[in-house]
Amino acid sequence: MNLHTLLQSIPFIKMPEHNPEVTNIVNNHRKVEPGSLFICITGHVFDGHNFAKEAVDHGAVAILAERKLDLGVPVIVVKDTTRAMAILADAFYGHPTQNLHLIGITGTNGKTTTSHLIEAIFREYKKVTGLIGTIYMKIGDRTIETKNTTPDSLVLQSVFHEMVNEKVDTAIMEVSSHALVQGRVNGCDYDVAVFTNLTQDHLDYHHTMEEYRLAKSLLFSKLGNSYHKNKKFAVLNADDKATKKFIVETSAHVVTYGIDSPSDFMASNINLENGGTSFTLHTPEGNIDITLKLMGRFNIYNALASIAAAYVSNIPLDLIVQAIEKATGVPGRFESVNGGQDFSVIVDYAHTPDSLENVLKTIQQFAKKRIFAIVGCGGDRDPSKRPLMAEIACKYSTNAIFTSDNPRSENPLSILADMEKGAFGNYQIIPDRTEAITSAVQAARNGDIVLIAGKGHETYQIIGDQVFDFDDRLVAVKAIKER
Ligand SMILES: CC(=O)N[C@H]1[C@@H](OP(=O)(O)OP(=O)(O)OC[C@H]2O[C@@H](n3ccc(=O)[nH]c3=O)[C@H](O)[C@@H]2O)O[C@H](CO)[C@@H](O)[C@@H]1O[C@H](C)C(=O)N[C@@H](C)C(=O)N[C@H](CCC(=O)O)C(=O)O
Ligand SMILES: Nc1ncnc2c1ncn2[C@@H]1O[C@H](COP(=O)(O)OP(=O)(O)OP(=O)(O)O)[C@@H](O)[C@H]1O
Ligand SMILES: N[C@H](CCC[C@H](N)C(=O)O)C(=O)O
Ligand SMILES: [Mg+2]
Repeated sequence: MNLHTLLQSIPFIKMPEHNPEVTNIVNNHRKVEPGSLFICITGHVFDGHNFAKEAVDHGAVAILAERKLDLGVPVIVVKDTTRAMAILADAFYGHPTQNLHLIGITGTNGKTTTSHLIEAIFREYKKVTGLIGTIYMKIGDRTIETKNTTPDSLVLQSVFHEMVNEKVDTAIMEVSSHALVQGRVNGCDYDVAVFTNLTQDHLDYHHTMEEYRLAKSLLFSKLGNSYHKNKKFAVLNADDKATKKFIVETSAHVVTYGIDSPSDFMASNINLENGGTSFTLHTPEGNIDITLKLMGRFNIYNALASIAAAYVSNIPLDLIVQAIEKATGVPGRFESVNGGQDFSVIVDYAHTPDSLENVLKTIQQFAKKRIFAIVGCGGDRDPSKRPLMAEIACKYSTNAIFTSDNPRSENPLSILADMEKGAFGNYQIIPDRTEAITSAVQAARNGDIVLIAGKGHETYQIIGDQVFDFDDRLVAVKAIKER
């Protein structure tokens, strides 16, 4: 696509004299190739304008910037390059989301789990699916590595473009609050927007719970304001108090789910068993008894959200039920680790107060003996959740062990000191994560449960700016074998 055609998508722009062919768009100078349009982003850490010269040296044929630069190639100046990037990415890749049934999921906890459940339902319906989220991006069965839960607009639109080329009809994606605020999803034409829940996290970034809620609300307020063509649906959790505000903020059709509050998709007669969960599902078409392979009351919410999202997407209810009953767990979420031991070891991605409480309460329901809870908190992330998570670990376990998660640029001991402010009773501090896991595995006896929380599917640990190989599941198995 030539530069002038590409720039037509941005109103009132001053067209440069030269009109080179643009072969790709990048915002990292390391990805520049001959023919690239390089977009200078003023970021949280770096100023992309500082890499513009290097970009030209590597073959960039044009620059999009927030200030004038003299580089010998066309430099187009706009007020906000991040905003312009989403518009250009959508145009460059041919508005791919208009050719996809797009489902976005937002909320503090349960996005990855819910996205996998929705994927499982659509696959049962013989649809070709795409998935974008914390663990990976997927096109059909092919997985692609990802850095962020919701990638930037350039990566997103290029992946959607690949999805369209590979005949994907439904794309399911996690939409983080950071992505909504940073406009990473501008240009995404959602058909269904799902809300899981809103509890404390990310206050380092959003500052207050109301600001955090407003970030989440953008998924619903941007759902579109026309009833003319395709129907748009907001699928909302009736048991969460944010839902009342989201209903006001969206003009889409609203469908609710819940356990306690009257809703369109409701669960009653809940039976939480070890190894599964059963409940009666109330739907607009009548009641159905359901048995899930997933454990815990919180997974009923994830299942209800998925059922509702599939239902408004016109998938027959009997098929939805068939798929949801078959669905197994997601990597790193309540994942059992088996090294032949006579006690349970569970790896879970709980890294917020609410998720930790949920997972520990679920474990308490089945625990016959002691519960070891290995818990840490990430560095460079909301410090106010640290004492809360420690308090929850002490409250719902018999043996709390505080350790490091991803310390990042922070001193692990100061993170642990923050946690200790909420701790009480019988707890230990073992900063080295391998030692913490090994110590719990060595102390555990027949019938005990060891929960290793916080890192789930992660296969690394970030200490300083170094990334080390680290997988809770492998460390636990090794410790079990060495017992
Ligand atoms: C604080 C934050 O959200 N940062 C995100 C933001 O980065 P940024 O725009 O500030 O980038 P920057 O690193 O300052 O660089 C500025 C520009 O210089 C360019 N650059 C930089 C260095 C260089 O050598 N050359 C170069 O060209 C960069 O490519 C960029 O264009 O935009 C980037 C692209 O979208 C993100 O990858 C990055 O996420 C960072 C890595 C991050 O850790 N974010 C977390 C907080 C996050 O977003 N998490 C949510 C999930 C949260 C949840 O719900 O649990 C997520 O969606 O992942
Ligand atoms: N609906 C839910 N409500 C509360 N807690 C949940 C729910 N679903 C899952 N959890 C807990 O939260 C953890 C993370 O779940 P999941 O990965 O599905 O959430 P997420 O929203 O994708 O998280 P992230 O924002 O880090 O990507 C799980 O390991 C479990 O402990
Ligand atoms: N998406 C979350 C993941 C947290 C995972 C936890 N292991 C940590 O590093 O804090 C975040 O960026 O806050
Ligand atoms: Mg996730």
